[in-house]
Amino acid sequence: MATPPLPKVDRPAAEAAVRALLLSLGQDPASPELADTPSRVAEFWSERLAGYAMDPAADLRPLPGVLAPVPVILERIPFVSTCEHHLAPFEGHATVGYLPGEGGTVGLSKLVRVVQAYAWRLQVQERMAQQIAEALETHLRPAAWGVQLVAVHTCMAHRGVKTPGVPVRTTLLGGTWAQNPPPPFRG
Ligand SMILES: Nc1nc2c(ncn2[C@@H]2O[C@H](COP(=O)(O)OP(=O)(O)OP(=O)(O)O)[C@@H](O)[C@H]2O)c(=O)[nH]1
Ligand SMILES: [Zn+2]
Repeated sequence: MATPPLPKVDRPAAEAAVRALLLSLGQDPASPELADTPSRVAEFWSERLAGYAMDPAADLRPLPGVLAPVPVILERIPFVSTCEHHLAPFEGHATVGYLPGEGGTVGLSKLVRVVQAYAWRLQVQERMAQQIAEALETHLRPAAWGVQLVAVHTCMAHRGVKTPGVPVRTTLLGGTWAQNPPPPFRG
């Protein structure tokens, strides 16, 4: 089956939509204060959705040579993402690790890129964790892996229940770590 095309931000259309939004909110998008706002907001969304153009498969290629299969765990990688329900930010940190298997060991920075590739999309936290886990499983074929996201959702803080500062924790574990996870995934 053909892969669906990745979403792209149409900058002029996004700017026009922001102008229309400002008008609908009773604001004057032509005023000096707001004149540059549509282009700034379009730029903001280009950055926030840049993950659709990132390919985790390209990042998760093994380093050359044979490295000992020791656990690799990156703790508390900061990320920012966007809740798909309200287009509101959620932000926190990701702990990502694996025990190398058939796919070998990858460069440390590549795990950060995988987190970014899925964070810079419209998301819910559980799907983001699942996508990171699937990327590790598919491309590294590790003996064990773990993904833990801890994030605060502004859609809970700034609207609706208006309850700020609640950390939401999502933990997914596989392979031998499913039964016996190392310390960063136990907390
Ligand atoms: N499970 C999960 N829920 C999320 C996430 N981000 C936002 N939500 C929740 O998604 C729900 C959307 O609920 P709806 O009832 O459709 O929307 P709503 O009326 O705006 O809900 P309230 O936020 O309760 O006002 C809310 O309870 C949000 O807190 C996420 O990453 N994971
Ligand atoms: Zn939300």
